[in-house]
Amino acid sequence: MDRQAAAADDTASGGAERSRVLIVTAVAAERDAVLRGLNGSVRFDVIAAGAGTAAAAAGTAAALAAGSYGCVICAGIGGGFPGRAPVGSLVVASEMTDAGLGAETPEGFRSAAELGFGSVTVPAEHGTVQALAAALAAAGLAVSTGPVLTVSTATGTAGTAAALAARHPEAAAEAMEGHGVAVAAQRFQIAALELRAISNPVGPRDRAAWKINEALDALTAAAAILLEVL
Ligand SMILES: O=C(O)c1cccc(C(=O)CC[C@H]2O[C@@H](n3cnc4c(=O)[nH]cnc43)[C@H](O)[C@@H]2O)c1
Repeated sequence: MDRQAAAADDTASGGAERSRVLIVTAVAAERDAVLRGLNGSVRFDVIAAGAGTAAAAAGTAAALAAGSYGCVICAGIGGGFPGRAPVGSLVVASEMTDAGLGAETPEGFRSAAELGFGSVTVPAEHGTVQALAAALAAAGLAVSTGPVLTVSTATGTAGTAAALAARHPEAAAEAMEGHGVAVAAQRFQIAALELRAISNPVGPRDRAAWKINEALDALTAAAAILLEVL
């Protein structure tokens, strides 16, 4: 079934055969980019819950309490780690990790997990991550998989970028909501994914150089593929 047919099928059937999907973005521009790609499919609900992990978790939990969903996706733009996720490409998270939850010690940062007061990572279901990444690649989109870090402060210096990369050598991207969405989904025993379209490199801040429109276009293209995979 091609993409338009898949959307039409969902629209006509009310999505009765397959479970509903909740997509959570931070801001309205991201929500609208996703909606453009979904082409009117009624099987997907897309909300802009606000920036940051608290808003994302609260918005996700409220939506999951009000509706019935089989899967939750945190989607939006993000920063890509150089050499792993170039600007304009997509990242499907293998895990959603809170990179800031922990404590500074004389020996350096220690995560909450290392300190024994909680997990900082929610893994994504491996088969779904691989299937989505393969479908995105088959559609001609540049895509990588790897941990996506949830941060409260967007990285703005080479030093912070290097420190994060040293602590998370596999990390592909950073953003501000994924771990919050994933923790809320976990509470409801629902699978979570994170999909990021890269607008900027993780590194010295140069906001004027962020390719937001390119990233939003990539997000739209990726949303069209979600129709086929989920
Ligand atoms: O100004 C705009 O037109 C505009 C359009 C869409 C999105 C934005 C945002 O600023 C979204 C904020 C959202 O983006 C994520 N993000 C993007 N890059 C990074 C980064 O390098 N480090 C951390 N987060 C990043 C993040 O999830 C924010 O919530 C603006």
